[in-house]
Amino acid sequence: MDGTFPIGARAVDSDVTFLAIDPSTDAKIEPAFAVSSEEDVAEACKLAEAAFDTFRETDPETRAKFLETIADEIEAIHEPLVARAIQESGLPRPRLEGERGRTTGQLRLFAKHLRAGTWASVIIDEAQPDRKPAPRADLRQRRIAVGPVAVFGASNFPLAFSVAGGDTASALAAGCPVVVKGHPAHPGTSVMVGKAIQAAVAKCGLPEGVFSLVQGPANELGAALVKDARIKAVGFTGSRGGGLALVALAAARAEPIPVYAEMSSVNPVILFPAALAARGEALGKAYVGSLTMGSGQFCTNPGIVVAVDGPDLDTFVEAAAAALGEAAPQVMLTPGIHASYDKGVAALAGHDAVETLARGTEAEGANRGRAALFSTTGKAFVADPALSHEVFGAASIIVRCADLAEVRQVLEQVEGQLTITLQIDEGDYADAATLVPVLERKAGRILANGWPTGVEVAPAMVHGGPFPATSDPRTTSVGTAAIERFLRPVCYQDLPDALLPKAVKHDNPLGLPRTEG
Ligand SMILES: NC(=O)C1=CN([C@@H]2O[C@H](COP(=O)(O)OP(=O)(O)OC[C@H]3O[C@@H](n4cnc5c(N)ncnc54)[C@H](O)[C@@H]3O)[C@@H](O)[C@H]2O)C=CC1
Ligand SMILES: O=C(O)CCC(=O)C(=O)O
Repeated sequence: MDGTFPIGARAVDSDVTFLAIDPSTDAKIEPAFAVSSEEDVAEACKLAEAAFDTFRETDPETRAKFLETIADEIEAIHEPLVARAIQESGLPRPRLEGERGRTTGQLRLFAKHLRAGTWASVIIDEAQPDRKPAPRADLRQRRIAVGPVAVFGASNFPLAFSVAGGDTASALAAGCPVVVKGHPAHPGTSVMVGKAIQAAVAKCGLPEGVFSLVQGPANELGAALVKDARIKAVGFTGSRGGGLALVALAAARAEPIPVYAEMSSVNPVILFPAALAARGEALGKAYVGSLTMGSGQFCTNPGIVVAVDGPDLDTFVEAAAAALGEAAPQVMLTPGIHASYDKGVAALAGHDAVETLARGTEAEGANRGRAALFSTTGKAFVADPALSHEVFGAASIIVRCADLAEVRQVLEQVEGQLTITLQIDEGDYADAATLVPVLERKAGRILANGWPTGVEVAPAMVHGGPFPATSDPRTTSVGTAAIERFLRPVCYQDLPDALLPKAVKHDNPLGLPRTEG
């Protein structure tokens, strides 16, 4: 691997470089990677703009084959890619093997979606020349790509939410050229995937500006990308502060643009009485499994458990505390993420109204995250909004409520969420039904008798939700519906067939499904 990064068809080098850090040892890892300059950002955006009109009008089949070629190119480097991602993220091999599969599976799912054609949302309202009192014009609607998209790779999914992750796959599927700002924690992984996409662009004979990658440790680089007038939308997964900074930058542009930022979520789990009575112990163990997976570094991590207090909740708490007490510390993604986790845990541990129930085992070594389990009362939780803020990592708080009304108060208190989980048995359905309207207001996904971590990549998935889970609750960043973020409708009124794009021509040459008005 060399230290260059792909801008269009070129491999760009620089005298200014940075190194990745192996979080398991804090050691720097070779090779040094070129730091992108603001000129590189401008060049990537210029090429993206130049590619836009050609790329967005490629047939769906061409883009489907392109996405499949990217998947093939990534599969071809599977072993070195996974090895590098392990070094740069500290995540274990099975997790990264799975994530590689999810990444290529996602690209292929978008290829299938492109071929199905529903994404173009073609609506034809035929002319009604004889309509009284006035004739109706011929109206034809389709959706086109919004323009070049900036994508910010996430630290916690170096493959599936990074350079060729969901945001890139959905933007390319829509016909938008993409400029990725790689996450500085995994530059080698980013460059390998970036070059795989670059190779796919060349193999498919597409304009070079369809894809570029810029990277470096400074936030200013990402800011320059968002401020570039040629960028028309932004996809981001990361911290609340980072997401909000990008939203502010995008809103302050001469031409404001949408930012689809997935930020922070504590994913409440509600334990209902019948479920608790039937399987409190098993639930306690399963909860700790979901909480500690990947050192808790999931935005879907169950950070809050809410239940009515009583002996059945005690059973759950005892089982959870015992399981968590045996949880081995795991390497966290970066020294910064580890430090911020320790700070968040210390703040909870030092809170007057919070009891520390258990900590995971201690271990030697850099950046090890020690799991933490806390409890508080419904009253204390409602009194202090800070208790409902995300601590990114394997920390969670159990909220003991006096009754169902207090459970409702707690849920009303929490901010917008990616997920809310119900542990319910049949005897709980009546109580749960009264809460459903609250849950719908609060979350993008409501699930029963499962755990929120591990998002299925599927057409019906919603990985989104009200602020601060995301900056725009109308969409999803996972699943085929994610393409909608990067499309906009255009209506063609009375245009002669010769001028109409293929998607809405009278004889429907692309065979796209149509709604007739
Ligand atoms: N909820 C979630 O899904 C996730 C939350 N996090 C949270 O984020 C914290 C830091 O982790 P990171 O992954 O590094 O997230 P981050 O938000 O600090 O950085 C993500 C990306 O955004 C860029 N960025 C951040 N602030 C910016 C600004 N003001 N202007 C321009 N670009 C900016 C960074 O350079 C990086 O490329 C974690 O401790 C955790 O609290 C991290 C990953 C996922
Ligand atoms: O749980 C998952 O599979 C996805 C989580 C996620 O989107 C994130 O942590 O950023």
